[in-house]
Amino acid sequence: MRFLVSVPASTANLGSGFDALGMALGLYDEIEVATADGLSIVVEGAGSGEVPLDETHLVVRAVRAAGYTGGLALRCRNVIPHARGLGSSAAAIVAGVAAGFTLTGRELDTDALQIAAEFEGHADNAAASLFGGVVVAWSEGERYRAVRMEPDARVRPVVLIPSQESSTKTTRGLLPAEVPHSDAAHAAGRAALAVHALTTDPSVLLAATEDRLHQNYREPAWPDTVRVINDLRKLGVPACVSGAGPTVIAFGDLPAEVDVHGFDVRRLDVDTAGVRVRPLD
Ligand SMILES: Nc1ncnc2c1ncn2[C@@H]1O[C@H](COP(=O)(O)OP(=O)(O)O)[C@@H](O)[C@H]1O
Ligand SMILES: N[C@@H](CCOP(=O)(O)O)C(=O)O
Repeated sequence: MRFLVSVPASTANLGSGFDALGMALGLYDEIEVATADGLSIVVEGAGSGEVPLDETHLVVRAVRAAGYTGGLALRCRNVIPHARGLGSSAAAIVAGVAAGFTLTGRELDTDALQIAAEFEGHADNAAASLFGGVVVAWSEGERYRAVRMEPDARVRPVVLIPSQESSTKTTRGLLPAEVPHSDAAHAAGRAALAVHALTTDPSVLLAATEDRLHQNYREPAWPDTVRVINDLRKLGVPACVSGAGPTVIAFGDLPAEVDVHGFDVRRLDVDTAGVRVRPLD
């Protein structure tokens, strides 16, 4: 059996929708999967020479979590940069779960989200990579859930990716155990508004992407990211940190006067399909 898994990157939080709001982006890792004797892994692109090439490889761990125990040959063509806040780990996990389901003859169902989200402890990126579009993810007890919404066609994301890496685990460690009630109330309103902005009325994205819940606490890990976000926002451009950073996600056109030196600026589509599996002969 041989097939190709194509999985989109994602941006999580989108301001104050911390651990809840996500959106899939048109930047794709591709993994060629074949049944084989033993385990072989080839990695091209992001993470080549860095990620393990054995059972501890994230894609393989997700394939195993999805129930496939047999031999495997993987060729990973990684385009999503690692540790930049574009959901590379969730994409790898979703690709592995999709491969595992395919190898065991299962349709992708709600268990796929559960298995994928358990790896990270939150489902925002995983739901976006799995379903595409805009997602709201949450948990009920131990069960992860998500709803998918259609993005408004006028949502035009642009990502500014610095060369510096930042681990999600590390910057989650910078967050306080508690926040003031006023900031929590602000976050609730802005996160709700962000759903409306992304699906119905992008003209309110500037207010919708304003954040008091996590960006300032994480600023010591990526001061240049916060500087660019503030410069863009002062000029009326909606901008916030993508996921746990350090990538900036902005919307619309970028004014020439903002200094984006050191950032790789890329305009991306919103992906609306989510993970895809295609048979190879
Ligand atoms: N395609 C992949 N294959 C194997 N491991 C991966 C892959 N993508 C990400 N990872 C692992 O996840 C780490 C990045 O995860 P994380 O800090 O959550 O950042 P990101 O925002 O990119 O998801 C990488 O350093 C690597 O260990
Ligand atoms: N809600 C999470 C999102 C992490 O996204 P990533 O792409 O940086 O892994 C968080 O903010 O920690």
